[in-house]
Amino acid sequence: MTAAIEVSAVEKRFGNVSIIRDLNLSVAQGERHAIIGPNGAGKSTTFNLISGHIKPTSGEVRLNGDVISGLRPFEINRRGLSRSFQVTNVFARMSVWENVRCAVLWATGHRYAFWKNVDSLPEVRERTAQILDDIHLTHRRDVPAGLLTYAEQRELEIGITIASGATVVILDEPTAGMSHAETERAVALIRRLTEGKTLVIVEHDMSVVFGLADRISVLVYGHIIASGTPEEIRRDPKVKEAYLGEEAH
Ligand SMILES: Nc1ncnc2c1ncn2[C@@H]1O[C@H](COP(=O)(O)OP(=O)(O)OP(=O)(O)O)[C@@H](O)[C@H]1O
Repeated sequence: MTAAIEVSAVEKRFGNVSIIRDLNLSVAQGERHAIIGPNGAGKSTTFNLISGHIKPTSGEVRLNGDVISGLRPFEINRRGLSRSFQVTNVFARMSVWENVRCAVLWATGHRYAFWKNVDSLPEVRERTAQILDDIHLTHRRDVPAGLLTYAEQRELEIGITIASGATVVILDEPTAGMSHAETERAVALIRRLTEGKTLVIVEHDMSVVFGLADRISVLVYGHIIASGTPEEIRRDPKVKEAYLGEEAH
């Protein structure tokens, strides 16, 4: 079966500095894939290369078999890839309802319908209500997103990213800054909302990574040194040496 994401021999230089070197990554359809690696290894840069926020210096990225490197982020989004950012990225002054509705309008092709009364579109209203229910924020629907707790804002963003109809979802450190209990709730949410979709996640919390991922890739100095199941990664001596250290024993 064609891979959901295929990164082939990608290199990214900023000036003379090579940040990503001969990057090869294959994510199967329906797989939950985690990318781990030390600070500054190039994980966010890898996501930016996949989502079109930066272009590779050389090499190629494919989404469901089609070359997407060179396309702009919204074009890649239209082809079914949605991403969240490391920093929370919701519209602070808009209500929770409006934030979700915005993603739904985009996904349902009403993207420039600002002259219409969008709440009168039944499919938009129903889908928005469904997503709010999925992310357990119905009781907060009229609150400006900026007034939600930090964890709620991150959940809203996860909901918007996943629920916008994309089949391939990439999440950059979705549980960063959350307490243990909030992390557990967010992981359950991610697991539920990505059922049947392809997920690529960058995450520092190893309990999240090893609990959620079907496969893991380890990025060190802009190069993937190992890809495999959690068990293979746990046992891999290169990974132990380069990244996991004592945690892996
Ligand atoms: N636009 C840019 N111009 C120059 N250097 C950059 C640029 N973006 C990233 N870098 C550098 O690329 C390297 C990788 O950064 P990146 O943010 O991808 O790492 P990361 O693995 O996501 O780190 P962290 O775990 O700390 O979030 C860093 O050394 C960073 O300074």
